[in-house]
Amino acid sequence: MKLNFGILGGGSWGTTVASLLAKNNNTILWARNEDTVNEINTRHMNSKYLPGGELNKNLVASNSIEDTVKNADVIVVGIPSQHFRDALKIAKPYIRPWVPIVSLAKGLELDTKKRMTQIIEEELPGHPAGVLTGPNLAKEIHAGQAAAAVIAMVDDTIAKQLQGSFSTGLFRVYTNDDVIGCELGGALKNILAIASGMGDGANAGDNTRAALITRGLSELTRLGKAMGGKGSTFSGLAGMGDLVATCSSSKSRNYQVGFQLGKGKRLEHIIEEMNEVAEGVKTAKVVMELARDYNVDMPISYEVYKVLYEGNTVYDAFNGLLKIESGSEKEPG
Ligand SMILES: NC(=O)C1=CN([C@@H]2O[C@H](COP(=O)(O)OP(=O)(O)OC[C@H]3O[C@@H](n4cnc5c(N)ncnc54)[C@H](O)[C@@H]3O)[C@@H](O)[C@H]2O)C=CC1
Ligand SMILES: O=C(CO)COP(=O)(O)O
Repeated sequence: MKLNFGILGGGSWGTTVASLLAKNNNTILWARNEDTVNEINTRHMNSKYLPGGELNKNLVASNSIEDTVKNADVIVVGIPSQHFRDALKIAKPYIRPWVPIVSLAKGLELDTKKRMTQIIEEELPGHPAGVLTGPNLAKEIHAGQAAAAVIAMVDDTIAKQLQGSFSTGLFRVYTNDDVIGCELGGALKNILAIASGMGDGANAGDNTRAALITRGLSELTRLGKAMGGKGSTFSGLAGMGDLVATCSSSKSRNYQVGFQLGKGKRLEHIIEEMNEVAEGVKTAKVVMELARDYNVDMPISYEVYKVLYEGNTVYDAFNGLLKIESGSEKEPG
């Protein structure tokens, strides 16, 4: 069934998802930048975030958040986590009752430590809240390469309907009812992608990367389960799938932050030169607090945190990890 979609956020992922949706649905994309809106409407491109390659010609962009959401059957939010709540507050007066709200963001709110669907529930109570996540590097999907994703909603009927709307031949969407686990998988893997990038930047080698990914999955799963996610989710697309993609791809912004740190560049300079968001930088702060709150050991994330915020070098992080006693793989840690 053809639905009306309103997408908030004209960055690389919001635009990519909007273009996918426009294939089978009436789709409006809200972007703040007027040049971006004009370029999408006239040249079917968003060259600031997705240089090269055309967007679906049916995609309409708008500067008006009211026009974007007022007739929408589904709202999709592709705004970075630290601004997600603000965007919902602006859109709220124009959103129809009971419309499902789907988050694309992979982070946690700094001040509250909350997931995006918790923010949706607070700002728009009564609206079904879900997340689209998985190993989905925007630039590959924009280039027409195949990928798989997960739509997680508590209500399976809505999840199945949205599965049909988001799916195209090359974008394969699975359903999941574990919203907490799916959201946490996407947020936590970004810190591990920074770790993996650091290792590669410092020429640590392929074995080190494999160890970081595997032990990273273990710590991500530990915290995710403590917070209410299901173990099986973390070995699926939203957990292991996304972890592998971002820890091994130079297209990942989080990996890139780590890679540049591994080359000895300072964090401020890396962020200054980046045109896009790397959620893991802020999520690392939140996750350190959550690890304390839930009494969960997260040694790799802690080493990343110390490089980002306590002046440690990548070599300090490497040595820090080597000093930790290796336990048994049978243990939950
Ligand atoms: N790019 C990717 O490959 C993927 C990104 N994601 C997630 O999607 C979310 C969005 O990321 P991207 O689109 O990649 O980021 P981006 O950095 O490419 O673009 C962010 C967009 O949000 C807009 N924005 C920022 N603050 C805003 C505000 N207060 N009000 C309105 N608009 C605002 C910016 O103008 C920009 O258009 C992030 O949480 C990211 O982790 C998830 C899957 C894949
Ligand atoms: O989440 C992503 C791919 O699934 C995108 O990762 P980055 O935000 O690190 O680019």
